[in-house]
Amino acid sequence: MNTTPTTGPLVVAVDGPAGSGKSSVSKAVARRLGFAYLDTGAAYRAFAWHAQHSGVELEDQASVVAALPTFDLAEATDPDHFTVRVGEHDVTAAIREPAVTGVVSLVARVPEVRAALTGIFRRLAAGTDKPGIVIEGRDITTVVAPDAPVRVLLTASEEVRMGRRSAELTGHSPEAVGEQLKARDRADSRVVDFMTAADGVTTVDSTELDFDETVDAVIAVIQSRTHSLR
Ligand SMILES: Nc1ncnc2c1ncn2[C@@H]1O[C@H](COP(=O)(O)OP(=O)(O)O)[C@@H](O)[C@H]1O
Ligand SMILES: Nc1ccn([C@@H]2O[C@H](COP(=O)(O)OP(=O)(O)O)[C@@H](O)[C@H]2O)c(=O)n1
Repeated sequence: MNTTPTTGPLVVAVDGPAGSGKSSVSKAVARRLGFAYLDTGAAYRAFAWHAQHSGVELEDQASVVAALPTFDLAEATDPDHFTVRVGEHDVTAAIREPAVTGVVSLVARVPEVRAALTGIFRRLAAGTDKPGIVIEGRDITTVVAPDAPVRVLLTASEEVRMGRRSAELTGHSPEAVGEQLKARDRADSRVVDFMTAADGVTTVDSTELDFDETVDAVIAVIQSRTHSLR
């Protein structure tokens, strides 16, 4: 009989509002540590894309739920080669379009959608062959991986977050980008609380930090948490 305990990958859970740096910082942290990286927002965006292309009435929760059985998601967990596919479609770029960003909160509020995607995230995390995985989103520290040894809430002031996002989206006015971001955060925070750190979650506020300093700060949290586990 094999009595060797099976230990899964070290899970680093990262939550935070839009534009706080979750995706870019988590990806860089995963790269530095040789970990896998899971962008859960990309999966919600991919499901919103799928629902839109399935003729779903997005305001109608039952109609949204009916699109779940045909949602065939393939999301890479390699921080250097990030791709998202739905069936035979590569949606890596399409899911960042305003058409998807504008409706993703409507599908993300549906409990059956959240339960189905949470199951997918846990399977993807358990399936990695890397020593760890950085999972980022809105409810990772509280719902998807509440027992993760490292849990971080990444924040930044609203002004800074809006500035970072509008710098990325050239061709869109900073005011419009800011309004959309605020409206999405408002809608999302009715479903999960990602503005305050749950018990045991370490806050990293990047308002005054540049990108590399933020990556260093998250790695410092991982180091201190994993040392205290030894
Ligand atoms: N500490 C930081 N300082 C400056 N820019 C940052 C910092 N963290 C992230 N960024 C930039 O802000 C933008 C938004 O970050 P992103 O990772 O997409 O946020 P989120 O995934 O939380 O929405 C990106 O262009 C990213 O490179
Ligand atoms: N764990 C998660 C991750 C994302 N989401 C939803 O997915 C959307 C897109 O997430 P994202 O992380 O790509 O958003 P950004 O913060 O990167 O703009 C959010 O606005 C939420 O509606 C969620 O509900 N739960």
